[in-house]
Amino acid sequence: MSTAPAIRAYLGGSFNPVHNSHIQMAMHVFDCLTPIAAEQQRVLQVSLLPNARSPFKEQSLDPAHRLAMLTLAIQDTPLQVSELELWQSPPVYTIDSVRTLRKRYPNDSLIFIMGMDSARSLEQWKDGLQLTDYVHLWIFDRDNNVDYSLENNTNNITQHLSSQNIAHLYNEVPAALQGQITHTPTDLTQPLNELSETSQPLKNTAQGRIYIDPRPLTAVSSTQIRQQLQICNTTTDNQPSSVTKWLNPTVYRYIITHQLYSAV
Ligand SMILES: Nc1ncnc2c1ncn2[C@@H]1O[C@H](COP(=O)(O)OP(=O)(O)OP(=O)(O)O)[C@@H](O)[C@H]1O
Ligand SMILES: O=C(O)c1ccc[n+]([C@@H]2O[C@H](COP(=O)([O-])O)[C@@H](O)[C@H]2O)c1
Repeated sequence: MSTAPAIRAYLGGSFNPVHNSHIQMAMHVFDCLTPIAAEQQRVLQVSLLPNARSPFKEQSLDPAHRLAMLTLAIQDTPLQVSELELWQSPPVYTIDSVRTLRKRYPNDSLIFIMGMDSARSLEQWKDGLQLTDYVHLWIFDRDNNVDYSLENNTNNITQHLSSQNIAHLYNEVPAALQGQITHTPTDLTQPLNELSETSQPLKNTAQGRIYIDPRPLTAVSSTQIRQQLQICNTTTDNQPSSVTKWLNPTVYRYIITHQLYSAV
């Protein structure tokens, strides 16, 4: 068994419901880190981390339903689901979770994954600027989302990715964190294993690094899916709605079977 520090990445979210962009983000991180983990003989774990309820949201769907949909969405993938936050009394704060994870895995490389809309709001999170005392951040652009259902999109996406200037994205991260931005995700796999000796025993002496990933993802949000499902319910048109292109088919079937989101 490998004794080298593991690499553990977590995509935090409400997953209400989990959609294709969530899986794309987690899978992209997994695919990027796989060769590094293999070369260094390190365990790699990429998990979806559903919150009991986001501090920014007033309500959420029953955690049991969200967990069931996540379990369906990750079948046939190497991804995992962490229930660390799911059964706590809401709101659950990310800073508390990353402290717990750092305590649990003092020597491992820990990465928290988020979209740029979340990153922009970090100053409003509880101790949001302190997250990088415990974890690295992997941030995906959200304004660059594309419609993956369009024909010939592969070439367009590749061209788009190579031609765009991503420097403007750096300014979207809170100013206090911009000095921690790195251009390579490999930096996020450096174990931060020099623990502080005195005042903050969980805290690493090194600051986490921040990687901004310009990769376009599917243009979708859970809000959009909930809205579309509600429209389907309130119209006589009972055709399978456009949401099917954003959801794993088993998740869509689960939503229909359990009549979720009909009264959102
Ligand atoms: N299409 C997307 N592109 C980039 N990041 C995304 C995308 N969808 C979700 N994320 C990110 O994934 C994380 C978890 O998202 P969350 O579960 O809140 O989904 P959401 O689609 O933003 O939901 P809602 O519309 O209910 O707010 C957040 O950090 C969010 O920024
Ligand atoms: O800790 C906070 O103060 C905080 C405030 C807003 C959001 N978050 C986390 O950010 C992730 C995405 O949240 P949301 O609101 O998009 O569902 C999820 O893991 C939340 O727990 C965390």
